[in-house]
Amino acid sequence: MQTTPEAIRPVARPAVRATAPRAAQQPDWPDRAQLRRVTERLRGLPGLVRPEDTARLRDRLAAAAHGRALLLQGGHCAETFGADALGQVPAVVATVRRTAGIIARGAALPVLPVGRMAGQYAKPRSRPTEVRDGYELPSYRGDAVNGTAFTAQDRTPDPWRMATAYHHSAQTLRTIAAQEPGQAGDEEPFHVSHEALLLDYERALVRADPATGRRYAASGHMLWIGERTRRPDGAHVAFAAGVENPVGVKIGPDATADELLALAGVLDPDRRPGRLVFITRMGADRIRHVLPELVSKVHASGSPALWVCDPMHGNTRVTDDGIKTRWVRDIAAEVQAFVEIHRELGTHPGGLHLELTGADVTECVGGSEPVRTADLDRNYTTACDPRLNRGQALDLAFLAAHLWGKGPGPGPRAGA
Ligand SMILES: O=C[C@H](O)[C@H](O)COP(=O)(O)O
Ligand SMILES: C=C(OP(=O)(O)O)C(=O)O
Ligand SMILES: [Mn+2]
Repeated sequence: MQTTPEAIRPVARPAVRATAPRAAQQPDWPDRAQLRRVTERLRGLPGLVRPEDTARLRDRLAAAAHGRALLLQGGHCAETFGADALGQVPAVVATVRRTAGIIARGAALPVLPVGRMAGQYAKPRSRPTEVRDGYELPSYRGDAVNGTAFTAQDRTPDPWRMATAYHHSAQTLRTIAAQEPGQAGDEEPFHVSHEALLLDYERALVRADPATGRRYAASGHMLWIGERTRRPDGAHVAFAAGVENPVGVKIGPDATADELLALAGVLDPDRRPGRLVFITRMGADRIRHVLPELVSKVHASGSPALWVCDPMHGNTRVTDDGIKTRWVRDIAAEVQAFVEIHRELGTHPGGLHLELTGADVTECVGGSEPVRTADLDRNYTTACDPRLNRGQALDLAFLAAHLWGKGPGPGPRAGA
């Protein structure tokens, strides 16, 4: 069901706690003086994205919230500062654009291409430390924090990496801009997004729009809050509540409808379509049990949140050899269930959030040119989670085109 403007009513802002809980998943910066110097430096740098571009994405997402477009977010799990990182940018953009184009044709709707790019340098982790051969070191938390090598030097958080992340983001944005066609006619512009995890970085990059005085996160067009940091009374949600950007929230299978209602109350109190995106990542085995109640309760509350499916993060498994992988079969099953659930409820299945690359990596199992478990170590290069390779991403695009192309089902408000 598409949310009509008439259905959008303001709600009372929830009371803000006097003392917010400590921010989850922050690095243990060893040198606070250096941290202060870096954040001071970041505060003096220009914003990475322009508020008018962020506002434009928000308008396009409002169309999606009304059922007139879809969102496609895609890119690496973790961008890196590696020597070949910038060289990979055009292929990732091309894969996201091609995937969007295939889905758009099947769904007969515009698909907004948004990269997990130009800022995706910080990772939440399941465990604070990693043990190898009896040695324990801090976990890798993204190139904006520490390095992947299993050495004390690399794994010690270094706040100056946040400045490097800023400059890599700027170069990535320049690379994307150089590749973009002229934006005439209906060519959807390419926007960028990342997880707003590192609050020292994000707070230092908030800028007021000189035209309107409104505060924007200038680190990217769209930000999202991860499954591990989405407490409605937590510091990440409080940060996102204070900026105008479109904001996503990852929603795992243990989330409750009350949590989602609380998140909608804090992040989108004025119920403005295009502001809030719930990115559900349930796992193929749990989505049918969990998602319908969440969607119906949130929708019944009058929230115009856009619903997007991340079929990656609920479907991670580890092989007998200890390799983190995902099966294309599970990913496809979660996408199919997502679309079917929304069709049954008469709500709008608003798009996809994928971890993918433009290269021929062997990180996920399956696909029409199948990667087998035995192939995984042939070209397994991710710094964190397993990504779809280009062919697997296109396989999924054709499946999505088919699923979305079936049109609204016989839900209670189909055709509304
Ligand atoms: O990308 C998402 C998370 O950072 C990632 O899935 C965490 O992985 P871990 O469970 O290996 O820490
Ligand atoms: C950390 C991520 O996901 P989630 O918060 O859903 O686990 C991610 O998108 O890389
Ligand atoms: Mn990931």
